[in-house]
Amino acid sequence: QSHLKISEAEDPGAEGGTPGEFTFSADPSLEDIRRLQAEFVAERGWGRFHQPRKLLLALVGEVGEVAELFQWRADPEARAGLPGWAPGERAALAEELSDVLLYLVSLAQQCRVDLPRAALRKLDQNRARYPADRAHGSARKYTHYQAGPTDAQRRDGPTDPCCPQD
Ligand SMILES: Nc1ccn([C@H]2C[C@H](O)[C@@H](COP(=O)(O)OP(=O)(O)OP(=O)(O)O)O2)c(=O)n1
Repeated sequence: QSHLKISEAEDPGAEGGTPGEFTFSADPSLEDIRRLQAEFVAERGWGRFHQPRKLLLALVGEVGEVAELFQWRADPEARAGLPGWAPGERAALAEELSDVLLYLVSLAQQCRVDLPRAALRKLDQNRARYPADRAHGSARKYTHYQAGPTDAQRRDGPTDPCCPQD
């Protein structure tokens, strides 16, 4: 089982399996990737090209390249594990997703966003916004799960006349 996970992580062409079975490798960390990418950029004197807005454009361009791999396929609703994808297609996807990650990490660095911590904080926020017991099996927006009006609000009506409660 663990051998399967390692070979999947190392070989972008390997079968993906079901989501529950798949894990990333424990390393490198996001900080390792940030540092290696920063070294790659510095060694080439490319820092002058990596202003936040240019990195954002590069990131969006690479997201477009990921989309290209999915568009017009006969199986547009590709299932987890991407059954039916050839090894070369899987390898291309791994490359494009990596481009997205590298530009995202560069952008976060240039914007001084500590991305791993920010992502954990965002997960906390998501948990609070989407209580598992209420959001289970539902795709509705978090505003749907927010607490309803208090008794006082129900009695007195909305405090801001411009924004009636629904
Ligand atoms: N100024 C640059 C140029 C490239 N890269 C790095 C980040 C990406 O991982 C990759 C992007 O390289 P390309 O622009 O050559 O794009 P692709 O790798 O997607 O090649 P192609 O457009 O042929 O698919 O190289 C970078 O950090 N900064």
